[in-house]
Amino acid sequence: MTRSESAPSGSQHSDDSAAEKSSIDHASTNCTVEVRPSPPVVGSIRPPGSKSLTNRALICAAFSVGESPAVLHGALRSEDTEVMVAALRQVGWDIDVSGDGTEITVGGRLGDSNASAKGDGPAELFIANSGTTIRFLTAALSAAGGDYRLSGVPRMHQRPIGDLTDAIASVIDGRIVTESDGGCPPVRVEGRGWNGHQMRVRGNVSSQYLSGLMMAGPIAASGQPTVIEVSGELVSRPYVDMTAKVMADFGAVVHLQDSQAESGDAALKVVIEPVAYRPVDYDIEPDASAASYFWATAAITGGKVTVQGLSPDALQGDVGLVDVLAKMGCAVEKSDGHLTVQGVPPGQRLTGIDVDMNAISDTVQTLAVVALFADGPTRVRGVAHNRFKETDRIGDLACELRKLGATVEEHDDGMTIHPLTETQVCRSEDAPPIRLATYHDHRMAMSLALVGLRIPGIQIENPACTAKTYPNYFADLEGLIGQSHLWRNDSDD
Ligand SMILES: O=C(O)C1=C[C@@H](OP(=O)(O)O)[C@@H](O)[C@H](O)C1
Ligand SMILES: C=C(OP(=O)(O)O)C(=O)O
Repeated sequence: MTRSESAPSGSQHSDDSAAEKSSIDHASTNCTVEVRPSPPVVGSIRPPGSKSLTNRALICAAFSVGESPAVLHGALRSEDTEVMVAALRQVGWDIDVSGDGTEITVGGRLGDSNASAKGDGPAELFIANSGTTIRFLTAALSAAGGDYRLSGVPRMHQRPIGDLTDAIASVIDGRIVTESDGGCPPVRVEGRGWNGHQMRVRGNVSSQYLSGLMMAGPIAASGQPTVIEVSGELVSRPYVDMTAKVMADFGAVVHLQDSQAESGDAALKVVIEPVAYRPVDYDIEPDASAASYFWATAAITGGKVTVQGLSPDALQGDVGLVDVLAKMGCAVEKSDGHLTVQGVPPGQRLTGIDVDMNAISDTVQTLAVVALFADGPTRVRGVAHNRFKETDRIGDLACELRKLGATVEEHDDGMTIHPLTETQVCRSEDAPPIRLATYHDHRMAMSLALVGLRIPGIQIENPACTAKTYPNYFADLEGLIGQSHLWRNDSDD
């Protein structure tokens, strides 16, 4: 076992390209990382830019109309944003990623460089496992017109997109089909843009379908407002508000009309005026889902951690995790540009809670790890859609938590996590290690690693999978918790 050699905390990336570190091919690796028990963690960190904001801004920037290029500042450079940039370049955009990768200049579309424009069959776009990229690009390219095929890693071909392609099929002047069972990618889009401007979309599996359609509205150029109605439940609502805000920042005119459906359910209608995006200079917030792991280090160890660059009114709903941690007994300080979480004093325990996390589902794995150290069970509700993400984030999460000895009940819409006993937490340092699998899911790796802050011998498999949204995660975590608390084993069998 060797201690990892890594960059200091808060550095966004080393000079190596994120692509080199990327787990895009999703090859499994025998490397493991071990986080070791730590005294209360005290510190401050600024996570890299938001994935969700970067990929929205890339779409709006690419389809903006104006003389000057759009420039994104503080962007995320990771697998999920690299596949977006690569796909846009492949179909003709001039995109420059400079410096440490956080400044992205999006120039105009150069025209003929893509296969679809030349009539040579579809442009083949590889999207790895980025849900935002495939959903946003499918919608945008269908509205722009052309011939494209979007595919990804095997898990991507199990992640539903049929609700989105059904909605597009109702307006496209051409055809759109999915190639895997259950309405899953690859997706073939072939057409001349949209010739309809009213559609309905389901929102109970993912909000990304609605976000994609919304961002495609100003691209469709029908000369009429685009009207999108959501059928039934809509999950992950804060991301839809984020979409509307980013679109507006790029000059689009969007109206979100909430109402009460006859069924009594909330219903949402979105109207997008036929106004083009403008190229702008755009600042991107640090990633709030990434911040969740650092707040959790404070909650788990009884420390105090400040995340810089995020405010209570951030565009990302996931900042709401601090309020959930407050319900568990943490002290939270909110100010403009900082959010700080402080765990409970020594001798006290966090409180188990009953919480609906529909709006902040990417932080469920983080909360589940914190819940292991509470005084009673934590019931997480409202996240049935977590089964359709990078992995089944209910079943597979429960499986890994049980390897620690925890009792975990799975429910259709979430889970109940019973805390670990003192004996389970204070296991001998000489006991055989417990290896936790990560299922090519960045959030599985980033959250489960934190268990090691309290329990000796926790090894995290394939830590490189954090490259999906946070290639430098373990280096940044090490900077926060100290070098002696993070070990990397590169030659494990
Ligand atoms: O629109 C977005 O940027 C996202 C929406 C959420 O997905 P769902 O709407 O599928 O829950 C979230 O899990 C994902 O990481 C990012
Ligand atoms: C669900 C996630 O990503 P996506 O759906 O964009 O692949 C995530 O980042 O947790």
